[in-house]
Amino acid sequence: MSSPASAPCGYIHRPLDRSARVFVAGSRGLVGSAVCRHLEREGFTDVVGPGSAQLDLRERRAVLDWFAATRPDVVVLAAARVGGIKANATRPTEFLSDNLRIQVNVLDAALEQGVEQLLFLGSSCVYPKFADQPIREEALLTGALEPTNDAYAIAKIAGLLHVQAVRRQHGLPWISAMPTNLYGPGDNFHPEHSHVLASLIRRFHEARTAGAQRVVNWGTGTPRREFLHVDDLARACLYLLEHYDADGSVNVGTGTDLTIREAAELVAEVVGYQGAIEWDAAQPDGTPRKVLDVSRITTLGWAPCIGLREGIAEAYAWYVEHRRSAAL
Ligand SMILES: NC(=O)C1=CN([C@@H]2O[C@H](COP(=O)(O)OP(=O)(O)OC[C@H]3O[C@@H](n4cnc5c(N)ncnc54)[C@H](OP(=O)(O)O)[C@@H]3O)[C@@H](O)[C@H]2O)C=CC1
Ligand SMILES: C[C@H]1O[C@H](OP(=O)(O)OP(=O)(O)OC[C@H]2O[C@@H](n3cnc4c(=O)[nH]c(N)nc43)[C@H](O)[C@@H]2O)[C@@H](O)[C@@H](O)C1=O
Repeated sequence: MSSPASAPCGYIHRPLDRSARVFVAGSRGLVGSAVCRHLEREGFTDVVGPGSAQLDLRERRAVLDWFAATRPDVVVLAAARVGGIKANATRPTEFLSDNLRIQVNVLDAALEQGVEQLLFLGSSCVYPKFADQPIREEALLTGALEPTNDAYAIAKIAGLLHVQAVRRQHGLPWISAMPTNLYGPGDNFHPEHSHVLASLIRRFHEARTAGAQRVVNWGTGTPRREFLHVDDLARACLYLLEHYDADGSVNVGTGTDLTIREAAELVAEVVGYQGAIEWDAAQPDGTPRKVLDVSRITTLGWAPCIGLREGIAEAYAWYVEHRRSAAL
């Protein structure tokens, strides 16, 4: 990445010590596993990331004790209850309660241990349903949320404000990023709870292998979405930890979007499905559009590099290889 010509707001150059102990919360998930892969490629030698079976981040005492015993130098908070539109719309209690508890426990424990650097991952769903497009970071809290994921969004907004509160009150250089819709190896391919690209990959693969002549997707296909490969996000996470220190969150995306119908046609082409593609308008569409304004991270000197077609092909290859073992 080239360093920006004139140092933009929040720009710093603070390379991380490759021997620093980095806690990747959510290390087994889509984002966490990509962050761990990237840190390993970058030469980090002390990356720790217990899964939820070893450390349930909803359990406050266990989290405080783990931090006191492990004393990480850096934390990437990529642990959360996460799911697509139907999971969010049908389980708002868990999406609010689990995520608030995970965030409060990890952030409180990190403060108690004086963790110097922390990156909190929010989501593009924090922005108002009808925010001006592309969505700037300043649009936060300027309008009503999308009802299908308002519980999750409120939890994420609470996390963002928690990070800002620690910055103001304790002066720690913690930061927040707002990623757009993600996809890639290690995604959740559950037929009901997954995000759209993963769900389409599974649906078209199963249809092709079964010789089906039609598939039915959710909604009208008309909403627009922006998709960022998770390996690009992982690079952005380290880049922000080493080049950004300011109160404001940073959108992370491609700055381009397409309709769900266009995405479905692209997935069908990659998977090799040639039957009919139909739409069930009784299923929720969600936000009509949420493409991010990525000028802040672009000015900081970062840009994505994995194209959508190439990325979907890689995600599909991972799904085919892992679909049996991971009981996807
Ligand atoms: N996927 C997307 O499109 C987007 C994701 N994000 C954000 O990125 C982050 C990661 O999401 P993603 O990787 O997609 O999600 P995944 O569901 O793939 O991974 C979530 C991770 O969180 C861990 N986790 C969940 N609950 C607990 C718990 N109680 N205790 C400990 N660990 C827990 C899981 O651990 P285990 O596997 O061990 O159970 C898992 O590793 C989240 O903050 C999400 O909001 C933001 C924008 C878009
Ligand atoms: C990242 C962001 O992701 C979530 O928001 P979302 O972008 O609306 O979520 P989604 O990826 O599940 O759906 C995108 C669109 O796709 C259409 N769609 C068609 N067919 C399928 C389908 O088979 N599965 C899914 N999930 N959607 C489908 C669906 O009707 C909708 O129009 C937040 O909950 C929250 O998790 C969040 O932060």
